[in-house]
Amino acid sequence: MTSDPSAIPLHHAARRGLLIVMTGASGVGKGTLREQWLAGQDVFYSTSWTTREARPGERDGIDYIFVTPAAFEAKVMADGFLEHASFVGNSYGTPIEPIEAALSRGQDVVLEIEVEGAMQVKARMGDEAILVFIMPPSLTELRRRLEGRATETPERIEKRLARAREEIREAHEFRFVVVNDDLEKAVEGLRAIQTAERARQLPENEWTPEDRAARLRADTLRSYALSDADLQRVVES
Ligand SMILES: Nc1ncnc2c1ncn2[C@@H]1O[C@H](COP(=O)(O)OP(=O)(O)OP(=O)(O)O)[C@@H](O)[C@H]1O
Ligand SMILES: Nc1nc2c(ncn2[C@@H]2O[C@H](COP(=O)(O)O)[C@@H](O)[C@H]2O)c(=O)[nH]1
Repeated sequence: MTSDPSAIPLHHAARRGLLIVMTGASGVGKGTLREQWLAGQDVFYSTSWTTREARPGERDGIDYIFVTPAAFEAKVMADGFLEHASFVGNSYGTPIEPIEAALSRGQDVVLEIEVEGAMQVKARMGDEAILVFIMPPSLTELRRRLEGRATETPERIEKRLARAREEIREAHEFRFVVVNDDLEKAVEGLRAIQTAERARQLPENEWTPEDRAARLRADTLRSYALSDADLQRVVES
């Protein structure tokens, strides 16, 4: 991954980059999927601002830009975020400037954010935002992942799970839903979505056989197939 425009192949220069927004409950595996999916790709991954404390091993400027509540608020007042939200006691936001610059130079952009922020991107960017909801196989498995990651206190895990129940009920608001059960299969789904959405920028007679296969695969991941009852089953399982 790089934000160096000189590294962009020439054939990308004419098109606008894709804006792909990964959202879903905390602990569902967004970061894990993103690392595998984007490895070796020339994609701009947006580093968020947050007011939360850095976890051991997290690097300022790489994992997050860690700021004080006052600095965060000043950025909000200056209209410096594409979206921002409060999540279980802390603020998180996507700085707008680097996103617009990357899209304009034809580089795909990936955001990894919680659901309220993703809804703001949907409202602000309309169809340009390709929204992908990452779904856990069950709430029990989500709890297991949060506990296994061991980054939160038991109390914070409960708060994140409570928020997850609400977030999962909103999954049909997003264009695609990828279930993160088998990691490889979920990564393959994300690759298909990216290829299919790139193909959408071209006339159909220019699609390659890979583009056509990706379009068919991506169609199987559209969220409209999900009913409220399907979502309720995940929340209750
Ligand atoms: N498909 C999977 N099967 C089993 N475990 C997984 C899978 N995907 C991710 N995990 C594990 O789940 C835990 C949470 O993953 P990760 O940190 O990527 O979630 P996240 O959605 O990015 O969380 P947050 O939103 O809080 O940053 C990690 O320990 C990770 O190794
Ligand atoms: N709305 C936004 N949500 C964000 C952003 N950056 C990260 N996040 C999400 O917050 C929760 C909690 O993150 P954690 O690192 O404390 O576990 C998680 O769902 C992230 O995806 C952002 O810029 N905006």
